[in-house]
Amino acid sequence: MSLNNMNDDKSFPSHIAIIMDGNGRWAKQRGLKRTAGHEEGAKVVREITKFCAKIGIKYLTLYAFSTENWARPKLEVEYLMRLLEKHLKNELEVFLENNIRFKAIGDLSKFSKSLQNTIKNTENMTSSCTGLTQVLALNYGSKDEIIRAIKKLNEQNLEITEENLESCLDTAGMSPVDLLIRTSGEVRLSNYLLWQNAYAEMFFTKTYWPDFNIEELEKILDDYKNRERRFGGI
Ligand SMILES: CC(C)=CCC/C(C)=C/CC/C(C)=C/COP(=O)(O)OP(=O)(O)O
Ligand SMILES: C=C(C)CCOP(=O)(O)OP(=O)(O)O
Ligand SMILES: [Mg+2]
Repeated sequence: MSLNNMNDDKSFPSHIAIIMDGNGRWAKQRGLKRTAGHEEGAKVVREITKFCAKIGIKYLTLYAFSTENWARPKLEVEYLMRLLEKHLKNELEVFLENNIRFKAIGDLSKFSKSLQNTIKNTENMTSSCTGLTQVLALNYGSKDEIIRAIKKLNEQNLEITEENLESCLDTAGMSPVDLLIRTSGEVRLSNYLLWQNAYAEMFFTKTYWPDFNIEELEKILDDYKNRERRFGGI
């Protein structure tokens, strides 16, 4: 893979989105608690993020907690919240070393003040980084995002156009998803970036997220190169 001019290269995605699924099953397979799968998954987040930064990807949007995930047992939700906060604090150094900007999407108001502050602080501290933007989807649901965007349109008395709606989405200013990857064998979107994935190329792998690695991502990027994106044309 050449590192030159990747951002202008149509055979190379600018925006990769990943549904990081299968942590629980990975752990169960090993006789471990589900939370051990999340812990291992966080390590893969770091590895994949650094690789995407290195090869010149612009946006890496990772599904870390959905609006539906509150339905999980309280202990698992609490564990995930603690892991997120710990992870963000640990990652700050990695972000700064690798020129990575951090951004969160989703309705953050449902999180503890402490987690909200950590998220804001990480966004602020990395705001002048110009390489990859790592976007974490936190308490994110596409339906919720679209409803919040429509409310903003209304409040600002804006005409309902694609451009105006996009400017009110959490992903305002970002390019649409070029490549969507879901791990764990499930073949569904689970309320993830429904608008932004309108013309994404999709790739589903049976690998559980904690087993996902750079080699597999490289194979997916090779497959992406051979996709013919027509966007409705011929
Ligand atoms: C950024 C960060 C610190 C991330 C933490 C680790 C991580 C990858 C969290 C995603 C949480 C989640 C609901 C994963 C899906 O696996 P699942 O629990 O649905 O697994 P299953 O489908 O096998 O049950
Ligand atoms: C990866 C995240 C954060 C959400 C999607 O995975 P889920 O495991 O919650 O999705 P479903 O199988 O319930 O559709
Ligand atoms: Mg799952």
